[in-house]
Amino acid sequence: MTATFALEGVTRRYSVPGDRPWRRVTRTAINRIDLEVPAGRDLAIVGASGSGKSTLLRLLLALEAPDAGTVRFRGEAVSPRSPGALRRSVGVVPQDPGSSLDPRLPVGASVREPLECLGVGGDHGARVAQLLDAVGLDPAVAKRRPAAFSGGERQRIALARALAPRPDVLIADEPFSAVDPTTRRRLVALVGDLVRASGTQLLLVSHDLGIASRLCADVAVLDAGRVVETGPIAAVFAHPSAEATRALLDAVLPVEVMG
Ligand SMILES: Nc1ncnc2c1ncn2[C@@H]1O[C@H](COP(=O)(O)OP(=O)(O)OP(=O)(O)O)[C@@H](O)[C@H]1O
Repeated sequence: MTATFALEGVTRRYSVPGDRPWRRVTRTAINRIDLEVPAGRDLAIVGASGSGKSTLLRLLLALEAPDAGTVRFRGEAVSPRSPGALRRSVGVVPQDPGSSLDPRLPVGASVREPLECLGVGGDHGARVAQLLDAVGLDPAVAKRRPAAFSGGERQRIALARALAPRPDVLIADEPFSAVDPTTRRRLVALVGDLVRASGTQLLLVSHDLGIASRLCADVAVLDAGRVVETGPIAAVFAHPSAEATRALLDAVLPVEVMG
């Protein structure tokens, strides 16, 4: 079966300000990555801050082109100019999804927008109502603007928007970071239920290894722009082979009770 995504020798560099105002230096954000994401396997991408997770997602989404190597979606090379079937097949939940909603638009219109942009047929109003219901909101709230909702509710709306065109793949970049732990727990369960019910493949970037292991079967660990470890998440976390994986696991704080 063709892999959902395949990266072959992918490198992405940025030119950033150097130690003098007139100097620029090259930073390699993604360094010759080879990675296959098999169809139907939910993948967590984890790594320390600055390891290249968000850059990797932008390359997978063909929002940026690699400086070297090839990104394939279902076997077809993709780039910002020719994303192929990618835009139609992949939904995105951005970082801090709640604040990604257009503040001027009623939330129902935000959920409906991708249906219109992608020319999806059917009764859009009914689909919006169904989605709001699926994320635990009363469809009657569709007329309200984002400011009328809590952070957790806005994240639910962003999730409904990403799932509206029934994408085969959902890519989410730290989607749970901007909410309190109780809301986060509920949202994690909701995402798990929704992707399972719809058969959507999830690619998740998360700092939270607990969330990653709850939602994903596989993990890819990034360190300084390289994939240093991949495999089934339970096996990798139980027996990490890379120093970067051990460091991430060691950094998880257990609850300590004073007294
Ligand atoms: N547009 C850009 N211009 C310049 N440098 C960039 C750009 N995007 C990323 N970088 C650099 O590339 C490296 C990887 O960044 P990236 O945001 O992909 O890491 P990350 O793992 O997602 O980090 P975080 O967990 O903090 O979001 C960093 O050194 C970052 O400063």
